[in-house]
Amino acid sequence: MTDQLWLWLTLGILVLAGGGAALLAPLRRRRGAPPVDETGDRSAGGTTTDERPGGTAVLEPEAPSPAEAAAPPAVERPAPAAGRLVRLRDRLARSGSPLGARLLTVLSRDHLTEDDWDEIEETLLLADIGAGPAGELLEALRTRVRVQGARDGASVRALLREELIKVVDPSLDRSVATSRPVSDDGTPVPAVVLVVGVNGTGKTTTVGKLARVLVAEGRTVVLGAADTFRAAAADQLQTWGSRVGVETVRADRDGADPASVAFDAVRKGTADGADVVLVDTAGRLQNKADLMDELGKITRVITREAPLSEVLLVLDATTGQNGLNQARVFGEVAGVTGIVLTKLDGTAKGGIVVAVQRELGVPVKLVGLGEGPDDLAPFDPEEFVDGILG
Ligand SMILES: Nc1nc2c(ncn2[C@@H]2O[C@H](COP(=O)(O)OP(=O)(O)OP(=O)(O)O)[C@@H](O)[C@H]2O)c(=O)[nH]1
Repeated sequence: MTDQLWLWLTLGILVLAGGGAALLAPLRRRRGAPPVDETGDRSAGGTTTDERPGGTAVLEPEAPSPAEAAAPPAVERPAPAAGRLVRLRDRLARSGSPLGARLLTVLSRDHLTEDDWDEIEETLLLADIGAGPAGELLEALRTRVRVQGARDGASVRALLREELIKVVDPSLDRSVATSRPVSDDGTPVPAVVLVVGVNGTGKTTTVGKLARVLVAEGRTVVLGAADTFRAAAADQLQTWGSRVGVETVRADRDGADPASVAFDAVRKGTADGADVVLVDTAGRLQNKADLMDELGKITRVITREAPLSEVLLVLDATTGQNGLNQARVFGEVAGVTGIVLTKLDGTAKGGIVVAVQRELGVPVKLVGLGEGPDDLAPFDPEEFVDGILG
């Protein structure tokens, strides 16, 4: 064989081998292998390929390095809470015809008859606003409509907006007290916020969401899992806390004394120089005397270490009048200073805001607008009324 023939044969083999590799490459990728880069390395895909005899490719997850395995989960940076109430409009639009829209429909009629005014009153009562505030609002609207005469859509909306804001009461202080107070002996202590309410209203979720709001404001927080009754509550709270780098003080066994957990949480908050300690409690029915006594004990024990800055009563907005009965009893036992109205996204009855404030003489300070981690909004009467007017 001549040299030239050998050269041609060698070249042919090389071309065939290269072409085969080129043909195999997409096939390998289809089996899941990350593409090979120009340097010959696998791109970071978290998997390695084990090419078995017989052509099967088995994908195995790359074992994490010891450093990766030990790394704590990334701490989230929650969004600031200001302006969140604007979401109410969207949420209400999904939950049926909101109170404001129904009122606007009737008020926009040309000549309002007694039947129309009855319909307005009925709408207000059905929205759980309460008889007293409904009567006041009706009177104010009748007077203004009479004085104003002809009304176009925009002016009807404007007058309803003004009167609704008045009845929600913009003069109330709705800030949550979270500035560090000073104890009797002059040492600064954390602001302690106790969260109470009946079962399933959203206490633990609210504590978790509130911790996020405070972290977003740059405050340091300790959580106290004094719901020792529901086994999963402490885990639930700890998960909320760990997502934003906040520690949770919890009992080492189910059914432990909740007052002692609350006390330990406040102690830890003081020792750590934390700004705020948020204490979650077990749900209890307002007519269960022993559980209500237990709540009294929790408040007494906490105040041995630091004054209570806030006692927030969590009410489910969808429970209507029943929520008012709860509010009354909790107000007497635990000295409620603010209301958190949860699940406002799930009801067209926004009137409960007005009723509960009147009943208790305590402002709604926060509202729950959904199950998402940042679905807790500071309550603002104007934004609220804009939300229900749609
Ligand atoms: N749609 C909606 N769901 C909410 C809201 N707040 C809480 N929830 C849901 O309500 C349910 C009960 O919430 P939890 O926080 O466990 O209630 P809890 O009061 O701590 O319950 P107990 O410890 O049993 O008394 C959960 O499914 C929450 O996701 C809200 O604002 N909107």
